[in-house]
Amino acid sequence: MSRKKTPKSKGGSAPATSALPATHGSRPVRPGTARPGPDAPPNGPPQPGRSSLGGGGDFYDVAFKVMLVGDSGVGKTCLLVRFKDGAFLAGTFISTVGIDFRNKVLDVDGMKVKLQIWDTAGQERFRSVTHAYYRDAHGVLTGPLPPALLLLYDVTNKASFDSIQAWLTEIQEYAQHDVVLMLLGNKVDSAQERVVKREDGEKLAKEYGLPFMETSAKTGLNVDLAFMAIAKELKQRCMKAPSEPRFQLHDYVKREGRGASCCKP
Ligand SMILES: Nc1nc2c(ncn2[C@@H]2O[C@H](COP(=O)(O)OP(=O)(O)OP(=O)(O)O)[C@@H](O)[C@H]2O)c(=O)[nH]1
Ligand SMILES: [Mg+2]
Repeated sequence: MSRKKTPKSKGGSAPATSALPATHGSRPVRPGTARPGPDAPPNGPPQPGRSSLGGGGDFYDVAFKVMLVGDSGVGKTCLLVRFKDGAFLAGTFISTVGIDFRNKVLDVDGMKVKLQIWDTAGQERFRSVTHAYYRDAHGVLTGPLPPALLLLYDVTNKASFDSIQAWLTEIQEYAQHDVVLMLLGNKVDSAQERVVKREDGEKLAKEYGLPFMETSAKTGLNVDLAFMAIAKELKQRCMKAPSEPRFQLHDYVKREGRGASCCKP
């Protein structure tokens, strides 16, 4: 796996992963970082008034990890860049090598929640790297909660949908049994090329008891919502007061999610 110095993950500029593309075979690849570096927050309870070590004034109360997984090309990196920078990485597909991460602080019900989002490589040859991160095997980010998972397929690629079952088996094997997990069908802006119906995604999600949404990294449809839903669930799991009603992740994404037919994110 290649390593490179990752630019500060907080800026609004080009994504860390877009610089210095290397070449593996005929497909360009996007080098990832193998370790979180000094910007990595611990998962854990609130640390009021704490600022991120990356500098620049990103204050947060609590930090969580989220991992993006799914076949190569489903749009994991684009989803992250859309969420972090509000931009779409059009043009040449640059496949991620190894793993990379970026941070974003969200306001969740009056609390600053920092998400450290790990962008994994979908290519099979990097799978062992991903396995190690499901349980934070590197031990860099110790805390009460394992990384939450956003599992993506591409609605224009049936094979990526068919892989979901294998991904779930892998998650079962390597991740914590009560991991926060959401299924996302990405690229719904490509209506002409769609081969996986929304109902198929819903059916699969229901079968496995997963919250489900369709997204588009290109238009931004449901992207912020997916991360917000995960942040709310993690926050609740970490610090819910006994008197507080339980956050209903399934209901939240069903209620707030927007349909692909709508042209605005
Ligand atoms: N139309 C459309 N294209 C997308 C969308 N998301 C990603 N793409 C395109 O799909 C290709 C793959 O996107 P990536 O985000 O690099 O895919 P990835 O899942 O990170 O792939 P790996 O790094 O190899 O695991 C790129 O050419 C993107 O421009 C989307 O929502 N809509
Ligand atoms: Mg990628």
